[in-house]
Amino acid sequence: MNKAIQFPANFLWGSATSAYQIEGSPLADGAGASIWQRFCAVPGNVRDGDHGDIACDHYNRYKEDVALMVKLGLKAYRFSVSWSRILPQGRGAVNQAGLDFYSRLIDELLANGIEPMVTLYHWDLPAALDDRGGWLNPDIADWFTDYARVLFRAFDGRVKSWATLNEPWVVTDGGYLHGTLAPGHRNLHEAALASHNLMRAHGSAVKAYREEGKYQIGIVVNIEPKYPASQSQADLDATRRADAYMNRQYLDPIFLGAYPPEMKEIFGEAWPDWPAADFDLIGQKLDFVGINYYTRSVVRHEPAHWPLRVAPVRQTQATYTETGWEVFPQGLTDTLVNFKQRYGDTPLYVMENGSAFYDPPQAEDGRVHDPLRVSCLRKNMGALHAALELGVDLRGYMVWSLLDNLEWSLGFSKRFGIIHVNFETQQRTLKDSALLYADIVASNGACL
Ligand SMILES: OC[C@@H]1[C@@H](O)[C@H](O)[C@@H](O)c2[nH]c(CCc3ccccc3)c[n+]21
Repeated sequence: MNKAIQFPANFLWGSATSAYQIEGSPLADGAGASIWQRFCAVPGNVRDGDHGDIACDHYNRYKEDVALMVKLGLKAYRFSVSWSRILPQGRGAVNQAGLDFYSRLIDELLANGIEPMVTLYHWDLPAALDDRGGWLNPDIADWFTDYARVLFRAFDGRVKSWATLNEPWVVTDGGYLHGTLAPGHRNLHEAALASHNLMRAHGSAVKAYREEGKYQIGIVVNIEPKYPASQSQADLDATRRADAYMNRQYLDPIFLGAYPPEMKEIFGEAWPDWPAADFDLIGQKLDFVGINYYTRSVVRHEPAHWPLRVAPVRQTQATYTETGWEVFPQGLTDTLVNFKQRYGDTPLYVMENGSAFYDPPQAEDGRVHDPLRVSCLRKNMGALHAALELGVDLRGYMVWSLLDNLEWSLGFSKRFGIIHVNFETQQRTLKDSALLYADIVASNGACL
């Protein structure tokens, strides 16, 4: 019998979503368009022509969704604010109706004892700013900071946990290098510039928070630990490049004052010597770091794969999710311990962790049975606890996601929710994974 798992007394159990993936009503009440509306409107960009015009209709159903969080006993809810609801042109005039929506949501959460955790940017850049170059325009650090100040002044105090960016790696790799995500660019030079401007914007907003805010601010990064397919020097070098590109690229400049040396190796002349002053800005002290963990990758050297020269090696004995990610809970423990070893004891939250599996529609008993997601959740709880036992200062866990939602360019084809959404009727149904998560929260892990 395994020793009963106990998490720290005030461990923060919650769930996570993002604006464009769940809200719908993207242009309601004066909101401006985002790059994701534009991207979805271009045939071929999103599977089945799916888009966020309705999604989970959370903009209208947020009270029902908060009631579901209460039903599950959640202590926190991580969500993002749509920049173009607040500033329809991305800068300048504030849209009070946009602020009012998030004010209502925040008050509904607080009235139900749920801590709001706000992400300022989760990929839905105002289209009007993209028209001015978006993340390629160095002015975006100021645009982002002005937007952040509007939110800090409106909500700080009711909101006590802020994250500047969600996953700058994905914004850069998907939006500017491979073109798989909005704004759909494929340019190595642009990828380097966008990535650096994202980090400048992050630092500038944190600096502003120190003038405006009284609580906590951090960043959320996706970490995918890399393991060499063999001990050959070529594979070891490939692993180092992959880890630098996807993981260390974003945390090194914050905590160590410089990008990994591998960036030049990967980007070549597309990676300039950035101005030293930028690192003073990027290196603002953080109150926490959010880690999004889904999977690991085992990598080998592959000269043909530009620009990283790395290829993933499928693990024959492993379970893979519908998004092609290996179920590897040990990678969650390794990720959290590796952070502590490399960057020290900044408090951590797992801000996203979850899995997409095919969920059969409602069974005769009216339930949605998702045994594979239940199994993943259990294993990941064990991985969290192992990291705590190894001394990681882990403060909380947000399951991705509260609801089935728009999985970006994969449309509605991939379901990550612990709550099933029927997108025809908008009916919500708790999956077995939601019932398990409710037990985990209620028992603080003792039920595992
Ligand atoms: O794919 C599931 C979720 C998305 O729905 C979230 O919006 C996003 O924050 C998020 N990040 C990751 C891991 C990073 C990643 C994203 C997309 C593709 C490959 C890796 C997984 N997820």
